Amino acid sequence: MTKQLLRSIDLRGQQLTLAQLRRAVPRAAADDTAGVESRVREIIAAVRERGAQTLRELAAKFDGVEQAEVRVPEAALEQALKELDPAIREALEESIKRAKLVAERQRPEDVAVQVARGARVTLRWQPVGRVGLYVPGGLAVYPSSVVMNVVPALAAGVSSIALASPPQKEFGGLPHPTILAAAALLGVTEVYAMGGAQAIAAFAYGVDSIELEPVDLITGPGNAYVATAKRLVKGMVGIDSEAGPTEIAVLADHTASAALVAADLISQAEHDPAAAAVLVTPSVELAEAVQAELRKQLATTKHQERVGQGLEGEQSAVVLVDSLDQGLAVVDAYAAEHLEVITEDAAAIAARVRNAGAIFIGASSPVSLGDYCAGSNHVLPTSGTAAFSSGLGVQTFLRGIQLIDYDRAALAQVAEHIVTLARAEDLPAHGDAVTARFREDSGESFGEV
Ligand SMILES: NC(=O)c1ccc[n+]([C@@H]2O[C@H](COP(=O)([O-])OP(=O)(O)OC[C@H]3O[C@@H](n4cnc5c(N)ncnc54)[C@H](O)[C@@H]3O)[C@@H](O)[C@H]2O)c1
Ligand SMILES: N[C@H](CO)Cc1c[nH]c[nH+]1
Ligand SMILES: [Zn+2]
Repeated sequence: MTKQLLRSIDLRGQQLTLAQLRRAVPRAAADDTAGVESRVREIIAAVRERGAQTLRELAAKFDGVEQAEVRVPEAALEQALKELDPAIREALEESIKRAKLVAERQRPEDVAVQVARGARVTLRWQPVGRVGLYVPGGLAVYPSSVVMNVVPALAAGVSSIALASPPQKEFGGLPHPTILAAAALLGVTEVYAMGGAQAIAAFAYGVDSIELEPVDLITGPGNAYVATAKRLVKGMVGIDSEAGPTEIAVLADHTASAALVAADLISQAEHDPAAAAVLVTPSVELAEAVQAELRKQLATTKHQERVGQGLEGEQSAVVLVDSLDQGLAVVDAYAAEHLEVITEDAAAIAARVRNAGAIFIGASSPVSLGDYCAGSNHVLPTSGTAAFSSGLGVQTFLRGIQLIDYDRAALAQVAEHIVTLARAEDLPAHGDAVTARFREDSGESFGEV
């Protein structure tokens, strides 16, 4: 019998609760994360204690780089942009143009609500002051992630942007020149050659000796070390979603092309041996044809080794279901980073999906389109966190500040209610603070009510 790359999970004929579905869908074992977590805690503590010295030691250990400078000189950014291949520049410019169009239109408007006469509550969207953007650079080079991080930050009006990407041995300990060129193209000048959990810790706590000031918010994708570090510093700084190793789920029926489904699964397994590729289908014929296509396409794909590891890992599978209705329950329980819907009337099926980082509708909207040039953002929640968090966007870099503006008459209208509720909570001083405003000796001149 031919060996299948994706293991098979057969849910046909089973009525499963949400908890059972969550256990049934493929995901890497949780204890793997625990191993990463203890190493990441040590790295964060070392960066806090010894700053740039730790950054240099870890650059030597994980990136094979003897680092002279952690901060990338501005001349290197300019040089990289000057030497950028014109075709890559053109592609980056198209990607930036589309991402900008979407991010600028998605910026929420301030909302002022007249609650009563003389009583107004406004929600004012205020950009975060300083952000640290992470751009991965271990197994692949990600200038597209420079675009996805920087464009919404600029659209939100963030005034201080720092960017980090791992140092590369073949480029003298600087990040890959395409990363530097993309940063320069977008006008980012504060760039650091640092990667992994140590970069996240440096952003969160700052590093005095290299004049790296702490940031308020850290965004960007990365491997399990980066994603875990973001989770651990959360609370002290803000983070976007947990954007760890890539996941693709495809919900497909008999109308889908097995060759295209296999190509899409391979495209995302290409990121990382820990990447997940999941096909959910009621069609046994499609499942078998996709397995055959995967074997065929794996033989010629460039990053065969890590693609094979990703497909054969416990995090990947083909899930057989009775119907698209059951398939929808499975993809909702899985809450994929990327979900492709390739079925008859794909838009109607996609409209019923509740949990996914991004949904790609129909055969002409593959994940690769969203990775580079759709105008949508490719920094998306992984590990099931799409059930409660969103992908990166202009809103990630904004906070809503409430403005409360009542005149005296408007305050008088609710004064009694405030006093009553304050007493009910045994917090009478709250009520006193209101009644004091209506005493003649309050010292405040309110004019006529
Ligand atoms: N979810 C998303 O939005 C999204 C988007 C793009 C990429 N990604 C994911 O980003 C990841 C990129 O990963 P990558 O590895 O290529 O680059 P990366 O920059 O995320 O990680 C490289 C760094 O990991 C650290 N590291 C490596 N081995 C380590 C070890 N044993 N212990 C501690 N630290 C170690 C090193 O510091 C190294 O610089 C992939 O998993 C990809 O799927 C996710
Ligand atoms: N698919 C990745 C998001 O998980 C993003 C990416 C960047 N470059 C290629 N792909
Ligand atoms: Zn990708």
